[in-house]
Amino acid sequence: MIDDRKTAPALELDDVSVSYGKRPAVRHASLSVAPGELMALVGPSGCGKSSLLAAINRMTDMVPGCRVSGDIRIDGASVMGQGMSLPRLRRRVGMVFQQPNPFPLSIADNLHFPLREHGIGRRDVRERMVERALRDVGLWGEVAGRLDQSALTLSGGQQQRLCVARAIVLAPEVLLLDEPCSALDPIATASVERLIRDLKGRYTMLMVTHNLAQARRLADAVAVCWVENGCGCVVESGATEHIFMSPGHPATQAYCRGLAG
Ligand SMILES: Nc1ncnc2c1ncn2[C@@H]1O[C@H](COP(=O)(O)OP(=O)(O)OP(=O)(O)O)[C@@H](O)[C@H]1O
Repeated sequence: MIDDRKTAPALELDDVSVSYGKRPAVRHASLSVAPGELMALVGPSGCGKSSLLAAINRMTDMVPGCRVSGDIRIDGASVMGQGMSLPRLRRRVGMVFQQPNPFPLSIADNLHFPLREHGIGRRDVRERMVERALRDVGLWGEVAGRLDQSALTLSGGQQQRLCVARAIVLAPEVLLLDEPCSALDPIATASVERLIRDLKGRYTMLMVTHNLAQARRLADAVAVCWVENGCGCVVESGATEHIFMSPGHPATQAYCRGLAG
């Protein structure tokens, strides 16, 4: 594996394996993301990209028979460690999914809800945090006059930006993005890509994408997953231009040139 970046990582996967029952899905995956960096996780369908994301915020705990081994660290702290309760982990790691999934609540309550869940009781404090998150995703100007309306009245792109606002309202360190644009039309995709670019430097991000052009446009670094012997693995990771211009692994060469995968 090639990894030529030098900064101490904010997110590290160290020899991570994921299995469902007796079936291994990912074996011995390692990667590291520097603080404020966006890493794209690319590779063909079924190579374990979503399983790796789910292991980072321990959504895998909720899948019967799913086992995760190895270590995953955020700022040096193991997500599997004693000191990392699930609420603490959820506060440190935000997640955005492929399909915009706002709660069937008002626009404002989509953000008040996680804040209340994490014990922020004072309404005036919450309102300031809600406004800041909506400004951060560029939605404030579009929704300030209708915060009480249902989030489901927003367009697809607006819903996805609201979901990003919900993911960052608690100021997490890490943001996981699972194909955040793949259910959006080109205009909404452009607005979400602009937003992701704006968030770079402020959040450490790991984004699954099937869109190699998007990975090249947005990501500082790329990790390539592949299926070997029926099981997913990370074959190579490094700076984006290095991966696209001088890939070291034959699978990366074939995938990035559109010859396989
Ligand atoms: N809940 C589950 N139960 C059993 N097997 C699962 C489960 N989730 C994923 N798998 C299996 O784990 C392997 C990796 O799946 P995963 O969804 O992580 O890959 P992926 O690279 O994200 O795929 P895609 O790009 O199609 O979303 C696949 O063989 C899949 O069938």
